[in-house]
Amino acid sequence: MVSPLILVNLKTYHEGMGQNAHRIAAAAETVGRESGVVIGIAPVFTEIRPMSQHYAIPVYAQHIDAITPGAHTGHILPEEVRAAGAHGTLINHSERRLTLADIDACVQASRRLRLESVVCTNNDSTSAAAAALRPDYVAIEPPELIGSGVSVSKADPGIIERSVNAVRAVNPDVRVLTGAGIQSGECVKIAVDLGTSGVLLASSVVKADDPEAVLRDLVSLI
Ligand SMILES: O=C[C@H](O)COP(=O)(O)O
Repeated sequence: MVSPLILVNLKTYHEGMGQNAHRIAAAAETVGRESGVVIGIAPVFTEIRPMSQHYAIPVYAQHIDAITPGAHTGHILPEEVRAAGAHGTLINHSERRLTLADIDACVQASRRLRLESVVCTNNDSTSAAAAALRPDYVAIEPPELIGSGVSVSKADPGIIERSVNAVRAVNPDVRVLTGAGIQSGECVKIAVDLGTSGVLLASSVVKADDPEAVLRDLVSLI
């Protein structure tokens, strides 16, 4: 069986971030190696290269733009993200929404560049729509629970179940992640038992005094 994925989005939490980001990456490497669970990190863009060079963990971009090489300014070129060593990318995160056409172009660019694509969605209908674009993962996150400290696994397991069913009905090859408020091994176990292939999370690890202890708890029941 393929290991579940625990994907930690570092967002742009800044306080002490330079040091903290590397502390989290080192903890992800240690806990991942010991548990056999794949723990990935999505740092800010400038940390993709150092992280992919220094840690044996999959590194993800937080976003790519639907552009091809040429005259664009202030954009994130998928080719550069790949060249920096990224293993994959988030697309359409709740804090970085895209148009449907741009999501499609980003998924296609990811496929062409062999970047793993994780398309974020907000409900079961958008999960089904995203699955039709054939990304590697759809990540269902109810926006109202993001950063709330209230876990989607406990507060709204129905949205996970409906999204898993909706995605399977469209394309059973697309794996499902869930996120928002995920903070413990119990949250991860509920999500996996409902048919997901793992979780997408941020604050419980990024804001923790001891990120390694939180990561150990997250992988403890799977
Ligand atoms: O990308 C991560 C999600 O937005 C979840 O964030 P959170 O774990 O802080 O709720």
